[in-house]
Amino acid sequence: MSVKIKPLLAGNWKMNGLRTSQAEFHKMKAGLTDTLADSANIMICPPATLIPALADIAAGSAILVGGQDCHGEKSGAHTGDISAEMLKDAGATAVIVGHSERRTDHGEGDGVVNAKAQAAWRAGLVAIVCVGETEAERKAGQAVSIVQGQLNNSVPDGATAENTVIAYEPVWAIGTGLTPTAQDVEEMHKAMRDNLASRFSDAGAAMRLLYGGSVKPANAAELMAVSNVNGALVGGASLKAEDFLGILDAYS
Ligand SMILES: O=C(CO)COP(=O)(O)O
Repeated sequence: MSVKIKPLLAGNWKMNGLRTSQAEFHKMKAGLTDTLADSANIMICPPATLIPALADIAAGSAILVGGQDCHGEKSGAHTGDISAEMLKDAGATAVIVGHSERRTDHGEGDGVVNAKAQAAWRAGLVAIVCVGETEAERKAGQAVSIVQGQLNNSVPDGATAENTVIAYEPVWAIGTGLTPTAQDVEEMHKAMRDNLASRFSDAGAAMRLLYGGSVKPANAAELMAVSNVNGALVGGASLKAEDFLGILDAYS
């Protein structure tokens, strides 16, 4: 079954951005024409410190604001952590969970990611669940099976097209300027679609599958045209309004 899916273009600012970065966000908002806003949903996931300010600026516009990570619990003795409820309270509508930088830097496995996705739903946030293979896994011919395992274990039962977005981010393509071929992306996204459709039926067929990893204005049109690619999760190129809006042009 093929379903018409409105793409999501999400920017992940990672650990970048001070209060002065609000100026760049103002530029994004100003550059967002109605045509662009009609063609895709647009989101920026800034560091948590900037969520309230960016949510205030975004109010009344088509831009959504998301978090980059959350704890599985609602509240409690977890120094330095932020709950999904806190993100929601700060103005977020979604949260990224299981980004490879969290999996690597903080040792988060699929079980933790699964709990975080459920925490996102509990707070009324969309969970953007990240999956992706390392370079060694791809070279060993295991890319598809690794990603299938991550999907099976990181995406909780109860996922719907409304509460969950999947982001395929090959670890070796993040921040490197390298991207898989369109054919490799197509193969992976087809495998993910089949997996999700078989587990969640119509919901799996309609769930947004983003590609992430060195998406730039120059390669966005080619990557976004691949079948079963329903948007992008963009790191470096989401920090500048000109680049981010340039990627959006791929949809207009
Ligand atoms: O990790 C990413 C987004 O979450 C991708 O980062 P880059 O676009 O900088 O490669």
